[in-house]
Amino acid sequence: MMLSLGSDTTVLLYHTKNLKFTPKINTLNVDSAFSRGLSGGRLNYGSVRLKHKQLGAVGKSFGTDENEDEEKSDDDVVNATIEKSKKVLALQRELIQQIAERKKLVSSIDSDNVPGLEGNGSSYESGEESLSSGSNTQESSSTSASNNAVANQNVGNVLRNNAYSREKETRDDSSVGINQGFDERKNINDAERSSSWLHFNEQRKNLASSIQTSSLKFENLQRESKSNSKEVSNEPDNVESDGENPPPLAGTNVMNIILVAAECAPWSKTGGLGDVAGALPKALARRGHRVMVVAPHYGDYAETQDIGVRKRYKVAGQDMEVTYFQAYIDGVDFVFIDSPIFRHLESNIYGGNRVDILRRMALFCKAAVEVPWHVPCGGVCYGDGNLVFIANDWHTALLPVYLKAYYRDNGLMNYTRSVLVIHNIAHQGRGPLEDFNYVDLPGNYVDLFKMYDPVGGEHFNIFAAGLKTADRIVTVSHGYAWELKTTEGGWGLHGIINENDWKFRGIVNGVDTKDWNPQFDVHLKSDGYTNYTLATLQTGKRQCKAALQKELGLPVREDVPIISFIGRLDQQKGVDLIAEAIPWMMSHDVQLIMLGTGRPDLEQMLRQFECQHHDKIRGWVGFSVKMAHRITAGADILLMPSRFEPCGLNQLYAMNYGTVPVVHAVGGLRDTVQPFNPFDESGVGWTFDRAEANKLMAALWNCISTYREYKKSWEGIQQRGMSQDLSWDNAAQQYEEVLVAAKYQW
Ligand SMILES: Nc1ncnc2c1ncn2[C@@H]1O[C@H](COP(=O)(O)OP(=O)(O)O[C@H]2O[C@H](CO)[C@@H](O)[C@H](O)[C@H]2O)[C@@H](O)[C@H]1O
Repeated sequence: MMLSLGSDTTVLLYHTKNLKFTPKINTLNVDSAFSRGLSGGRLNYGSVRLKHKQLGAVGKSFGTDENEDEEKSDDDVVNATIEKSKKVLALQRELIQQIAERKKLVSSIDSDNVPGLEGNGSSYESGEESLSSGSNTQESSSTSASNNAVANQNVGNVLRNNAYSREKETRDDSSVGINQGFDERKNINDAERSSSWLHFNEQRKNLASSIQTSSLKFENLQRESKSNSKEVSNEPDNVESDGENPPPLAGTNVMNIILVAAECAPWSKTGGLGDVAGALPKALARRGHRVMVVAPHYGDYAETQDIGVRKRYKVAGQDMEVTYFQAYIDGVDFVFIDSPIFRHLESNIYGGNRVDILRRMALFCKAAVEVPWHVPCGGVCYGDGNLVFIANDWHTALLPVYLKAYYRDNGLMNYTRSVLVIHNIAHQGRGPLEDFNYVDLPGNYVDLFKMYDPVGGEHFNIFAAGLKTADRIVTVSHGYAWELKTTEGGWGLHGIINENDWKFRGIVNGVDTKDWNPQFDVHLKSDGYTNYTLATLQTGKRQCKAALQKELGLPVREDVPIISFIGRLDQQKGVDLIAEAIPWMMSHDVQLIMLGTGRPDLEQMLRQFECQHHDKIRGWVGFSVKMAHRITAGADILLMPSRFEPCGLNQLYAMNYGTVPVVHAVGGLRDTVQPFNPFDESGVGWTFDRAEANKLMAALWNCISTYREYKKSWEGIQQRGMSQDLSWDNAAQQYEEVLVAAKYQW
């Protein structure tokens, strides 16, 4: 629908009905649109940005003759919008001043009593520089009114949800305190809610005393929260708190975000998904969003506490109880869903047969959707207003489907959106059509899951249903976004991805610069390893290299290049190409260290190579985070001959540690490794254009020659790699754009 917002602004909204993208162009009265909770009656900065994007998207998909007039008027609209944007930017500045004044008022409340509040100040960075100066009091107060409306809507939703939950079942002791807190919160003066960010802090402050008296559990949570915020303040890139919280970088886009994933580092990790689930939420929280991660509770995690809430869900006719464990770390609420079917799977989280996994994921998604209703974090449930779920890969692709089928189709969670992230399309949750019986959905939903391909015939496909139902789709690099639309790269889902191109976008992953940082890496503090920085790169890396050689029993030699590989041993990662190249490698003076688990035949191959070339090769079969860090620090070169690679994190980690990547130019590897150019001394590594052993050898040969003969060039490559900003902050900003787009999508 096209909404006409006053005289000079327009917003396009996508109308998704019956799961099909059917853009309709209508004009609507702004008040009626906003009364449905879009933005509280006033166009804000986020809406303006949304409009540009959506105009672009529609222009691309529907740019036929009949749209010519519309294009012309689009120009007008764009110009008008630019003018409007300038005004809005000026208004933002005014708003920030108002927020600062209100913060003074808020800070008069003792923040020591507020679980989780202490970390906020040190986590936020100032966004003021990006705002242009100027003011317009009248409009500014309107913008503020808009934010108040959003905040009010949130309060309403939280209260409504809480009431809903109370109706559904009796809460434990801690819930009683929380309900009291809600009553207190009703008394918050509307005038004090100048943004949802401020409102969120207020919620926590106003509830603090009731939480403390009602539950010892929350006292523990608070202590943990305090110690974690101390930890956070040790981070080098943290902004010092001056006693006042700076405004959130996200500005008025601040949202409630719940990332849902089958694994989350450091508690559970089999690969890159775990890293992303552990790191992206922290970067989103640094921008000022209220962020939660929901993952299964596979083992006993020292940091988490049982919050005493119990719920029951039916999966394939079987009644299952779940409980919730919680921790607040680095500004993020981590919630783990506990059930007997998740327990003791920490080293085999995708173990069991197809139906076992399906039942686990169905239960996980059903429980995860309701976490914002049932799990009080810092004493306050997130509620379902201004909320976006970020689901990841097929394991949680049922979440967008449940959100629609159980809730939105029934008038619930109307302001909740879902984004589905594709980390790896090769795993889709496929099975026979009868698997539909395990997901407990109305019969008319079966078509969403039905897929046909020449190999498997007609089958059930969970990823397909999630992609169709999610409000937005993201994948983890631009290169992979392109590949997913091709027959070769889409693995049968390219048709669905192409049909949904309008809601699809690539965002390159980042690096957790606290975890993967040679300056602070905890795994480099013993056994002869050392921390190092760009300034101490050469000496630090030399020491780590010697420590690595010593630890693995290889000859300790500074002049021999160490080539490394870390990753799953499977077809995707191209381990067989390395195997093909090993005789050639062994004819040169190199050392090769490989760390991985996966296919038994490839594991056996690693062991065999180590036996055959004991003075040159180490093949470590196993999953060792410590060794992954130490190899990344001590090696000179990282090989990634992946056949496909949605993003790839190891090459990013390598570059952060001054280790030079040699990669197959595919997916995210092509996006992130700019090839070395000796003529202008640019680039950060080597790439080869086909997943073939001879291509790999050619690139590796150039790399090794540079290492041996052009030391200055080599050091330049290392330094450029290390100097890049590979942090999650950039990606988090782009995710925010997607989340805002989803929020305003109707
Ligand atoms: N044996 C071992 N011991 C210790 N650590 C090990 C290990 N094997 C792998 N790891 C670690 O697991 C992670 C692997 O991440 P990747 O991004 O390279 O691959 P993965 O294919 O799992 O992820 C998918 O999702 C991510 C995240 O989006 C995408 O980057 C990627 O392209 C996509 O295939 C790294 O942190 C690595 O160090």
